[in-house]
Amino acid sequence: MENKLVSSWCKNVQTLPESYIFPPDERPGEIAVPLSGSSPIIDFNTDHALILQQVNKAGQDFGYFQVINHGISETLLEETVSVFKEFFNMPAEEQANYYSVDPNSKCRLYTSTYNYSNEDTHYWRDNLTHNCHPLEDNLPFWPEKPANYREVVSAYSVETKKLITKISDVISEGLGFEKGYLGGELSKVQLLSVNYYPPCPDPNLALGMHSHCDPNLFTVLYQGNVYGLQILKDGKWTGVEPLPNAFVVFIGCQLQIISNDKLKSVTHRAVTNPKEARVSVGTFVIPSSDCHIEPVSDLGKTSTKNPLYKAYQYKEFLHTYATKHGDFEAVLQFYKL
Ligand SMILES: O=C(O)CCC(=O)C(=O)O
Ligand SMILES: [Fe+2]
Repeated sequence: MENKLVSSWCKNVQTLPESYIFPPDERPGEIAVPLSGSSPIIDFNTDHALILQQVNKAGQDFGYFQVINHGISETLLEETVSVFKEFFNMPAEEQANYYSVDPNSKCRLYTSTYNYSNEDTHYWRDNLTHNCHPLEDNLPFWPEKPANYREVVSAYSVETKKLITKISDVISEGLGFEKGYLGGELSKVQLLSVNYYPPCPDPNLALGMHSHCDPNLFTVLYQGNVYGLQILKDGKWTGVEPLPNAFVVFIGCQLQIISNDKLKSVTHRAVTNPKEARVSVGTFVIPSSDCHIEPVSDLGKTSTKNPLYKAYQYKEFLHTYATKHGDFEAVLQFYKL
C-alpha cells in the first residue's frame, strides 16, 4: 500500500483535508477542556501500603493513574522521545521501508488505523508498533534508522519491563492476589506502540486517536509534555495533564474482567494541537493468545464465587472485540453471566 503517513505530507498543508474532518457530533469541540485537577498521581517512592491503597482506589474510581518517581531516568525518556521524533521526521522514502498495514508483520508503520482504506474519516496520527521481549528475537525486526534507534529503544524496553513488573505486583497485591500473580502468561507480550501526532491545522475538527478502552491487561504510556490525552469521566471528555517524567497506566479490559469489576477500564482518546508535534509511547502488557482468563477471587487461586463474566481464552476475546468494533460495553455484555 502507498505511504499515506500524515508525517510525510502534512508539512506542506495549511488546511485540514476533507477526509480528516469528523462529522459535527464526533468532533472534539473546544480543545481547551479543563484538565483533570483530581487526576490520580501515585508516587512509587513512598510507603508500600499507601501505594497499594492508592492504586486500588485509582483503578476503581478512574481506571487509570499516573506514576511518578518510578525509577526510569529523565535522560532515557528524553532520548527515547527524541529518537521517535527523528524516526517520524525521516524522508518519506526512508519511512516507506517500514510501511505496513499487515497486523502479522513484526514491525508495522501505518497511519490512522489498520483499516485506513475503509474508514469514513482518518485520524491525524501515525503509528509504529513492534514487540520488545525477548530482545534478541525481536530486535532484528526493529528499524535500523535513526542510527541509535535499537540502542535507545532497547534500553527503554528493558527499563519499562522492570516498571511493568513493579506495577503488576502492586496491582496483584492490591487485589489480594499473591505478588507475581499477574506475571507469566497474563503478561507474556510487551508490545511497543508509538504514536506521532503532527501539528494539526484545525484541531477542533480532527481527532488523533479514536475513543477506546485498551483490550489488553494494562498499558504503560509515556506522553511526554504535550497535552492531547483525554479520558471519558462521568460522561465528559477530560484532559489528562502531562506531568514531567510521569507514566500514565491504563487498566485494560482483561484486568477489569479478572478483578470481577473491582478495577475499571476507562475510555480514552487523543486530540491534536496546532503548534507542537506530540509523541506518545505506549507499552501494552498483553496475555498470551491461549491464556485462560476469568474473574478470580482473592489470592488468585480459585474462580470467584459470584463471577460477573464467563471464562474465555484471550484470542477469543480479541475476536469478539474485533467483531464488536472495539465497543467494550458490547464485549462486556457478550461475556456477562
Ligand atoms: O496518545 C495517547 O495519549 C493515547 C494512546 C493510546 O490510548 C493507545 O495507544 O492506546
Ligand atoms: Fe489506549
